[in-house]
Formats: sequence, C-alpha cells, structure tokens
Amino acid sequence: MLDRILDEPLSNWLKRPEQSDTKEHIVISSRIRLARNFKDIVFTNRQNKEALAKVDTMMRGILGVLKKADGHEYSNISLDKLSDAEREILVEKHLISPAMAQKAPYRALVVSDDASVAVMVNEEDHIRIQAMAPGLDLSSAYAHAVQVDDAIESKYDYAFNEHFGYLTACPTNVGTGMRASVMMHLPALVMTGRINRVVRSILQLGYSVRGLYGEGSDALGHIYQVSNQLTMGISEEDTIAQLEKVINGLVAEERKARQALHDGDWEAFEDRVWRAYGTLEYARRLSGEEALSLLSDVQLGMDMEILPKKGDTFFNELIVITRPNFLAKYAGKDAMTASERDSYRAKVIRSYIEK
Ligand SMILES: Nc1ncnc2c1ncn2[C@@H]1O[C@H](COP(=O)(O)OP(=O)(O)OP(=O)(O)O)[C@@H](O)[C@H]1O
Repeated sequence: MLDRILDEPLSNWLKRPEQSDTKEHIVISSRIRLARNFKDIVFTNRQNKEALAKVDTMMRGILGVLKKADGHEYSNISLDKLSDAEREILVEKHLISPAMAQKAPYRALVVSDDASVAVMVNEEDHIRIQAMAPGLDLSSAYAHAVQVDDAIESKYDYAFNEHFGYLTACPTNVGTGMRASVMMHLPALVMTGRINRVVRSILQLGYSVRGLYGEGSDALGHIYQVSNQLTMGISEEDTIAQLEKVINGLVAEERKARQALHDGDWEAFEDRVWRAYGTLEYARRLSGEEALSLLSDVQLGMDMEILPKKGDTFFNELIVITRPNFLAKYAGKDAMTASERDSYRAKVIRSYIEK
C-alpha cells in the first residue's frame, strides 16, 4: 500500500466530486482533524521514550478494529523507516503535517487504502485522526472521522475531562479537539487585490487562514486552507455549520472577483491567462513556484471559459506531481539537481498540456 500512496499523485479525495455541478474550481477539499490523547500516558511533547513507544505499539494493534469500522484496509507506516524524500512526499500529498516530516523515532502514519483517513501517531498529540473528502463536504469527512474515533475508543481510553472535553497537548485544541478545514483556490481574489481584506475579515471572525501545506506555509498556487480556531463551548456540528457558512461566503467573494475581472480590462486578463498557457506549453525549465502560479492562472482561464478544458483533475494532479519530492519519484530518481528538476517539471507539464 505504501508504494501506491507514494506513487499515485491523486488520492480519491483530490478528485472532483462526481456530483459537482459547478464549472469552477474553487473549493478543493475538506478535512476534519480530531486531536486525541490516551488516558494515563505522558503527552508526546514530553519526549518520554516509553510513552512514545507505547502509543506506537497501541496504534499497530488497531488496524483490524479500523477495518471493521469502515471496511477499508489500513496500514501502519513507521516514518523513521522512510527516506527524507518519502516523508516529504507524504506532506506534498497532505497526509502528514510538515512538522511531522522532521525525523524523530516512534512516529507513524496509519492510513486507509484510499488515503481518505490518515492518522498521525506521536505528532503534537498521541494521535491526530484526519478524514478527507472531495469538495465542500465537511459532514461526510466528520462522519468518517467519528467512525474511526469511536473504533479507537472502543479499544483504548482517551484523556477526557467532564468540564473541558478532550485533553490535548496545546490548550488551543482542548474541548472538541477538532479542526475542520477547507482547502480553496482563490486566484481572482488575489488578482483583484481583494484577498488581504477578505482574509482579515475571516481572521476577525475567529478563523485561521493558512497556505497550501497548513500552518506556517505559503499560499502557493493561490491555494488557502480556512479552518476553525474555537474548540471549546461549541459542538462539532455547530463548528462545521458555521465554517460552511464562512466558506460559502468566501466562494461568493471569489465569484464576485471573477465577475470583476470579466467586467474590467478583459483583454488584459485574457492576455495573462493565454501567456500562462503558452509558457506551460513551451517552457523548457520551470521552478516549482512558477509552475504553481502559472497552473493557477491556467485553471482560472479554464474556469472562465477562455482556455480549452484539460479535464477535471488537471490542476489537482499537477499541483502534486510538480512538487520537488514527488517529481523526483515520478522521474524514477533518488535525487535530482534543481536544474534537472526544473527541466523535468517543464517536460511533464508540456505532456499534460498536449494530452
Ligand atoms: N482541507 C484540506 N484538504 C487537504 N489537506 C488539508 C486540508 N486542511 C489541512 N490539510 C493538511 O493537513 C496538514 C496539517 O495542517 P495544519 O498544520 O494546518 O493543521 P493541524 O495539524 O490540524 O493544525 P494545528 O497543529 O495548528 O492545530 C497539512 O498537510 C495540510 O496541508
């Protein structure tokens, strides 16, 4: 299963939902993360070897229980058995956080065969259950996360306090321990210069806005992740319902920005997206950042029916393939120099444009 996870650019949840009736590519995916710790075991951040080893062993013994809960095959991948590049690929595929990719013993990833569930073991908390769904579908992701959560709880006791809720390493997660998050492509808000105002108002409402790989990452390819901050005094269902409202508001703002591009200097906009397309079609070397920025322009040009459509998974697939570690694996190489990577990246993109 590890090979498939490392080799395939697209997990199912990065494919567009079949029922998707919108032509634009604004909401990419939904994620629910539950932070949980086991009763009477020292927290991960204390770096107590015995505790780390115990949690690691407990999560090895859970695979059958998880399969019974949702019918998926699960594997347990020890991260210290992977190469640095392989761990980075898991970040590029959004299965682990960038912090989790740092080398450390007893860290593991428990992952379902379709990668819709990825449990980080011994990250900031004993376990972080993540469930993903394509498009805006936090409820399905939540239902799946709860299945996994209940299955684990049927075997082991969690650290839970009647007044506070789930106890977590960082006080900001105490309560539900839940972060609901939606990954979005917001190019028109960036192009029209409206993004800062919009992000400010979302922050004021008490939500986080992060980049392509979550905490501390940049919004490469104009991709943002919006998530709740509050985990106390609010139920999981209300958190999800309120975040969905914020996301729908954000989608409406992005659509307005697209309309503004339409009503503004249309030829200048057409020129920009055709130039992006031309560069991707003919360039011989592309850096990772330039590729993501041009791919974002091209996806917007396709959404706005200026450029020929390249299929529903074009953008999501190339966002993963063109990342440095995945790209080297895709080329069948253990390592590549920066210029070899830039030239192979341009070649792969050209082949996708020609498809
Ligand atoms: N909606 C989403 N779709 C796909 N991947 C996501 C989504 N939201 C977050 N991720 C991924 O989850 C990982 C962790 O993100 P992040 O650091 O923001 O969350 P967290 O671990 O829940 O946060 P924290 O530790 O601050 O509570 C990253 O790899 C990020 O790309």
